Amino acid sequence: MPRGHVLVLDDEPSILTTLQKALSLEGYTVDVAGGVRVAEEKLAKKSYDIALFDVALPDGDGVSLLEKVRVGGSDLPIVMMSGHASIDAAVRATRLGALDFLEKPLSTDRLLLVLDNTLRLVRAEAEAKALRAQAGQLGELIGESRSMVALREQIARAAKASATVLVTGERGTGKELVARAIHLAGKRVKGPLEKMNCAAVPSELIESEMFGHEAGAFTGATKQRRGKFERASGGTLFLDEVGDMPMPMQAKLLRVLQEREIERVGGHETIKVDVRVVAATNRDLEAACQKGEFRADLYDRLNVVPLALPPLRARREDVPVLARHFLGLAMVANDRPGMVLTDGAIELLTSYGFPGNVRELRNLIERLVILTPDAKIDAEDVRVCLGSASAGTPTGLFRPGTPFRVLAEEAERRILEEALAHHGGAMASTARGLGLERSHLYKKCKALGLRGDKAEAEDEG
Ligand SMILES: Nc1ncnc2c1ncn2[C@@H]1O[C@H](COP(=O)(O)OP(=O)(O)OP(=O)(O)O)[C@@H](O)[C@H]1O
Repeated sequence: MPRGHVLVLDDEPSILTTLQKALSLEGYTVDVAGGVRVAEEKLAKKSYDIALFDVALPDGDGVSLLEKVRVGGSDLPIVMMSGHASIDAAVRATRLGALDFLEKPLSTDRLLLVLDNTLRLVRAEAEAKALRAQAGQLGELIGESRSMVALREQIARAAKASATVLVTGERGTGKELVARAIHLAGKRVKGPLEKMNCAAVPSELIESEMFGHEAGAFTGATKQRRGKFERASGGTLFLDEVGDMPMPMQAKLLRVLQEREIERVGGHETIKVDVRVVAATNRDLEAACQKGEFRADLYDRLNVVPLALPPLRARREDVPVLARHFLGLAMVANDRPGMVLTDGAIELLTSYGFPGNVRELRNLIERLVILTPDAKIDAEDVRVCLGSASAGTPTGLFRPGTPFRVLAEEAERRILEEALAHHGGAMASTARGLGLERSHLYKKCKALGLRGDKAEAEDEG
């Protein structure tokens, strides 16, 4: 692995040659530019880890280029070097966020030290930022039901290996939390955790998002860009909503999982990637395979370690502990200490179906903390909040970027599940209740991977 990509801008060929040699020997990949224009072209095409700018150049000056880079929104680490820089230039460069100002003639040892320290600092900051973001979202996987206890054990076991994991469960059951837990509990914790939502990326961009692209690979690809697989190298790639990945991409994903190497779009170089994949979906992938909407060979590749998250209504005993956990978080976030949920409130929450699962419970508690005037949240407050939630316009079904087909299927599944539960699983009365032909209901249930428990008994009768 190269230590970093460096761009050196200087108009003296002897300096460029010396620096290129010295830095390459230390493991850096070095590009050189003899003037501002060439440097700008290189910066536009490639991503660098650090740049060295001379101040006085024949076609401009390094400090103005530094300013241009900053105005363009880039926080590329830049070190200035100069033989006869004015104090003014040094002050301006420092204000613009130059990391150091080196006097010429350069001491190679000092330069290497500055580069090494700078890259170390930048990487440590990026890592700390990523960890902070992860920790903020991580929380803990709360729940003492048998299924949650078993799940935590499975996660601990899965985290030790590097095999691909497929997390399944309805929306809001905690699939992303599980993916994070696997990453954080495993040996890849020091590596990155990258997430990609396969349903949210337009199908024409999904390949470049996964594998990256070279400059000029397609209209709009002005700069080389690394894809999710490359960025996740050494760490974990979380492929959310993998069941909604378009067919042509499924073939490409399968190949990467088999070969463990990628090619950027528009590129010819084969790049090895060392990535652990954790995929998640709320679709019944077996049913999707049968319908020809998902490749069975990819399903087998992903499903090496399957982790199934039960819906919250199937582990109601977790509701009180989750509710109290979210209450604690919401009190801190909304600066409302001392709030409590009465026994009646907990009882009502536990009996509710939560079609939106843990996410719905979390949002409901947050609303209760904001809207309840007293410190005590009782059953009536919960009832009012549940009522207003279902009467309000947002259904919780819409998710930006998710195709209509996927959302409509989810809505149908929820309606049928609730209707079947209401009619005790009996297909005939469910069909009657919904005003559907029984055969139509059968077909729908089969397509959505649902089963009415009393179907056979009723059919026979
Ligand atoms: N067991 C749990 N303990 C604590 N918090 C949880 C638990 N399960 C889910 N949550 C919280 O519920 C919310 C939804 O979880 P998450 O985003 O992981 O669900 P998901 O299954 O990935 O949803 P989707 O399918 O809609 O992407 C998050 O805020 C998460 O922190």
